Amino acid sequence: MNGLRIILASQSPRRKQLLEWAEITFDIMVQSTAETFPADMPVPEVPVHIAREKAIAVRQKYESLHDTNNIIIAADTVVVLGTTIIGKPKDREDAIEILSRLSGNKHQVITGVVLLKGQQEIAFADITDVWFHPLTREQIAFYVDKYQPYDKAGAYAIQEWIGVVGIKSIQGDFYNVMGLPVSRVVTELNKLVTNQGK
Ligand SMILES: Cc1cn([C@H]2C[C@H](O)[C@@H](COP(=O)(O)OP(=O)(O)OP(=O)(O)O)O2)c(=O)[nH]c1=O
Repeated sequence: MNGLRIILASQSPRRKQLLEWAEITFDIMVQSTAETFPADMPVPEVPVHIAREKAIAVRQKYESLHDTNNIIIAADTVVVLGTTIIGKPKDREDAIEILSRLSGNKHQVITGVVLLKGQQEIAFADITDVWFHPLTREQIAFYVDKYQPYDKAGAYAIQEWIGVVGIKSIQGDFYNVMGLPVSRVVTELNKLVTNQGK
């Protein structure tokens, strides 16, 4: 992109695949973070806060990323049921319990995205509403045992069997649920490229 180097600050294979599908050329650089947030932080701000931590951690780790020829992209996806943030399941029992709560209900998937270029920052959150069909205990146990969704926020992946048979409808960006609202990311990247040098 016009001599700019794009860095994806994520170890998520889904985010890598989504940026590849968008025909973006990029490198991956990662630094783990605590992924913590203040207890009183409003829920929609949480994934942006965590994404910012991921982006800054990578920028701090690699000195060369401070200059304005680099754009760092980081993201964080959370599932929100009512006012409760549901992260990744701790174990099998937790995954089954989470999916039992999502079954037959609507929840939100919020992905926070932060792009850093020198001192410039673009940060936003994208929200997708997801409605699950009622799921049987057998369906939930089958999914958890076969697909092991322990690295997925909300204990499921929309791009897997449970999304194919268990999701009634969504409102918003499908790819946002997978972990990155790619079309918005491309729009924001283009803005940073247009502002090059600033
Ligand atoms: C809800 C949902 C989540 N997910 C994934 C997207 C994210 O990878 C993951 C949420 O965890 P995140 O903490 O957002 O990301 P990550 O730990 O996988 O990667 P990194 O922090 O290095 O960027 O859940 C799906 O793949 N499909 C889905 O339907």
